[in-house]
Amino acid sequence: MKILIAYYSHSANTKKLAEIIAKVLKSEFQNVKIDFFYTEPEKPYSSNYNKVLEESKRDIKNNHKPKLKNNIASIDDYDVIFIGSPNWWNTMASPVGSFISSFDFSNKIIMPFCTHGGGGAGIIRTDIEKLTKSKQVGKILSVYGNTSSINNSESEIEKWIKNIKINVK
Ligand SMILES: Cc1cc2nc3c(=O)[nH]c(=O)nc-3n(C[C@H](O)[C@H](O)[C@H](O)COP(=O)(O)O)c2cc1C
Repeated sequence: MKILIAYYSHSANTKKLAEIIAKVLKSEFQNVKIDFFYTEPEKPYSSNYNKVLEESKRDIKNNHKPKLKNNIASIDDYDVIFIGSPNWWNTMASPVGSFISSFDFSNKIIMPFCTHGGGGAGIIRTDIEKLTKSKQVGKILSVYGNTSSINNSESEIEKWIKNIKINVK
């Protein structure tokens, strides 16, 4: 099984969750091959909290998909694609939208995941469904964005990925 874990992460919470997901996948499935792709925008969002709030709000409001610094060549070989994002204003961060918009995901099995600051997954899963046009989007894994919640998410991840195809609607 070939898996892609594509994610954006501004302050490393979603990155950490992506790494734990990969670790659990390796222990649950034999012969799994995992690639990561970080959807890094060409122009980074500010590291200043108030500024990134403004910048992200503007991009989401305008449905702006920032140009990515680089992209992968193809998604054809992947059996399952995990898509991760921080919850930004109740939806996914715009660079994740940029990535989704650059390929045809309509026949792909997608496992969405996010970290958040108390608002849960918001409408991230719905927006991923809309943008990918995939009928095979699994339940969203949503983890509170602090170190202990993320480090303690392994058993939740195990349950979430156990039956990837069963979870998929
Ligand atoms: C621009 C911005 C908008 C955010 N909007 C929300 C939100 O609407 N709801 C929520 O629960 N958390 C929100 N958060 C908190 C993040 O989702 C949370 O800190 C997350 O774990 C960050 O992940 P990251 O470290 O991978 O960037 C927001 C954070 C930022 C920077």
